[in-house]
Amino acid sequence: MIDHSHDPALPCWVPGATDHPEFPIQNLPLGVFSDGEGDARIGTRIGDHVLDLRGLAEMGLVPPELGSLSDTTLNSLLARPAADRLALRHALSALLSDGGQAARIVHLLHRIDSVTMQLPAAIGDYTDFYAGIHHAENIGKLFRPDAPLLPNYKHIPIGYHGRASSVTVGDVPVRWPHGQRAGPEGPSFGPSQRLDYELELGIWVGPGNAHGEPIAIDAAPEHIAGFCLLNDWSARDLQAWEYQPLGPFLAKSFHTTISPWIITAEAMAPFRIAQTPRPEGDPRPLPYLWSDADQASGALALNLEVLIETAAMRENGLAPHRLSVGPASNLYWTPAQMLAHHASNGCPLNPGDLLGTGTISTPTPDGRGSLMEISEGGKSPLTLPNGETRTFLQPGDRIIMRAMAQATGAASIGFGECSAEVVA
Ligand SMILES: O=C(O)/C=C/C(=O)CC(=O)CC(=O)O
Ligand SMILES: [Ca+2]
Ligand SMILES: [Mg+2]
Repeated sequence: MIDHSHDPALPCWVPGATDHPEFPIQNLPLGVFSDGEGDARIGTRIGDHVLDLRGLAEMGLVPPELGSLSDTTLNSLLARPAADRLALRHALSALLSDGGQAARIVHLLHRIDSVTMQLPAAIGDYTDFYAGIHHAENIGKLFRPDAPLLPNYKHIPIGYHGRASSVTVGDVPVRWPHGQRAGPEGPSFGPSQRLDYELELGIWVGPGNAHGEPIAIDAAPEHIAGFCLLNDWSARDLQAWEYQPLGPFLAKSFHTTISPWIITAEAMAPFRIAQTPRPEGDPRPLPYLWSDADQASGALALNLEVLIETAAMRENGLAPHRLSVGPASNLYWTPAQMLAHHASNGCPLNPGDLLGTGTISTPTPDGRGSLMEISEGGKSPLTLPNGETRTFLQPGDRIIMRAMAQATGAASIGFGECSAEVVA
């Protein structure tokens, strides 16, 4: 069967969807929405609308084995093989491109501004990696000037277990964390004085593995259902004091914001690129982390952007200011390497688990993925266009992350915003 779902010329009858900058018919992400009536429903985003997939399933318009479309989370759909998600994509693509279907299903479209997006899945476990090598070098210099990149970094995808309970979507305000930090007179407890964000990609786990059964690197793509944006809010003063020897703990577990849509692995197919070659002299990873196929097409052609909108900018009607821009190809490890490593000891990964890639920074100053890097540990304040300055975040600051997938010959698709405001 020829896959037309990526054809850049594919028409769509939904008003405003053709040439939509982020959600044209070639995207078809998965999410969960509520419209204030009844319980949450699974939907796809098309242009500035959400299409109710439960409604479609009830009308018998999607493959019957995808009965999980009536659930209030995507967990059971994520548990299904990638071929089932592809079948759903093809069904949606056919329905939304055939103008003859419009009258039948137009009542299942909701304007995006009339619904509230919810967490796409019940997240059982959330793990955060550290695969952005330029971030690891920049932040390592600030935390450990004598040993920025530890000797394990190029052999093992470093990660830590995060907290699934504090992951939110949408505009849930981030309440200012309190905690313990070091000081000249000894430790003290109070509001963080170095609140920061981290630009990351989220990886949504698909079927996963049984307890005790690792996932081989070449099987990893079957278990990666899709991607989102992830902001790992971080209290740097708490982190610097607490992180040794077991890694980040309360400095990051207070809140993590993600973008609401799962951009499926199938939608990302045209945007797979070769992994950036390892610099000459870097060690070749152990065989369980190495696959020629993964090196050839396991990375993502994604351009990432972070913006800030302060309370003063909002009051004066000023547009958000761009803090950084750069490609996701600055990840030292691919999503498949992270997933295969995570399961290599037999630890079960479950449908709807979330992996963070780690902060993605460019080697150049224009693409630093956190304020800790931009302000060089608080030493070089950033001046915003309205004259305000920042080293770390202030109450009322909103951080907005965006991602665009681009490739020649393909219609570009976006991830939608990962956006939230920090409040005192
Ligand atoms: O100790 C360090 O080098 C820094 C660790 C982190 O900030 C952990 C983290 O969240 C990693 C990341 O996002 O890249
Ligand atoms: Ca992080
Ligand atoms: Mg966090």
